[in-house]
Amino acid sequence: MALAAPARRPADDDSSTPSATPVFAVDGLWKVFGPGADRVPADPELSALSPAELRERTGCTAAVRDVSFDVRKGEVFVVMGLSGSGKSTLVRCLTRLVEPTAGTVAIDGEDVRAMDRTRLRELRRHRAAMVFQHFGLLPHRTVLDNVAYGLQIQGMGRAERRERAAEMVAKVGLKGMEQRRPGQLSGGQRQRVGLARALAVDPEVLLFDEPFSALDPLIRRDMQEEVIRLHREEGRTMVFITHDLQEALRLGDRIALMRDGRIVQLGTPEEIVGSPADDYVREFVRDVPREQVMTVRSAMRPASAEEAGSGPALSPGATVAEAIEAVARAGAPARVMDKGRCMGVVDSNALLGVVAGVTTATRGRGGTAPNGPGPGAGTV
Ligand SMILES: Nc1ncnc2c1ncn2[C@@H]1O[C@H](COP(=O)(O)OP(=O)(O)OP(=O)(O)O)[C@@H](O)[C@H]1O
Repeated sequence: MALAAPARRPADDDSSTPSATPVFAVDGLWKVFGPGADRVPADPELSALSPAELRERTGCTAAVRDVSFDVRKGEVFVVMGLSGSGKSTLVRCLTRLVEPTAGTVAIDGEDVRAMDRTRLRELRRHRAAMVFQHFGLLPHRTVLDNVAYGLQIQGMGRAERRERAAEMVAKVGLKGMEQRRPGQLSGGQRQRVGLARALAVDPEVLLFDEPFSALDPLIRRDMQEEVIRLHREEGRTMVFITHDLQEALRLGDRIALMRDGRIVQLGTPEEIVGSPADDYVREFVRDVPREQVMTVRSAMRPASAEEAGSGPALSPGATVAEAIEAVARAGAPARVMDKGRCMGVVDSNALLGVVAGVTTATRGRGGTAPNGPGPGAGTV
């Protein structure tokens, strides 16, 4: 798998710092489709059945099974999993586009399941806007009018909404195309219109449902860059569904990996690749070029006094690939520097160990175990 060096955002280095109030807080969430769905989460025997057994016994499909997680303010939270693992159902439960069967969902501490219709409409229009795979553009309206549409629904005056829409069209790189109709745009451009329309309402959180899966790989890459750029500029909270591991690793501050309706691991890309929670996750990430995801933190050992004073300097967020280049050029270990302080060093042996997926317990000179997360870190 070719995983181009991700254009990581500055916020990444802080991604392990929990934010005080999560944007979304999800606890014990279930969505069961089928007859008598309500009894499944409450029944220990039924809720313990495998998906196939449950279907056979009850005719029900448990699309989301006892899922709990927080989406932190300002992060890109990726929900990843194979087709049918429950990603879309889970994200639709956040705004009750799909009605949860059991559990709680809160946005900024407010109980989503207790919202009445007016409050829900407000939630979907103002607070959590969705960007869909199939754009949902109005074919007879211009780009500008499509982007302004959400604002029109909100009751904003014509002049003001056209001004705001023009601003968003420019923001997503479509300046000059305001008067075109969707049919006169490429797939990637249409997706940009969808993005601009969601951004125009200035939602607290953007929800993306596999928005780029219909795009060809180069345009898809472009759109990923666009999302990274927008996130870097605005720090907006994003929840992003994908079945594509490469996309998840490029975009996600944290990734929830789903299987059969459950989250099998939740963690940073580095945690998921470096410490897979089980064999399923290990198999999933097997072909990932580890050096492009793992950071020098996972290869670092304490520095001797001599090492602390010389050698190339790297930031703690530098990838192992970057460190390999620095060490190869210098012919000496590289220092990991944070705010002028030497946190430790990485040498060629440790870097090779990361690439090979070999966890070295203790490395020479009184070194300690690598600072990577322990087995199962970030699991839920
Ligand atoms: N309305 C429904 N009625 C019955 N079963 C459903 C319904 N919607 C989804 N399911 C089932 O729930 C499970 C999870 O579906 P979901 O669409 O959430 O998965 P997904 O991971 O988003 O898949 P994909 O990547 O293919 O979109 C699947 O087994 C699906 O068949």
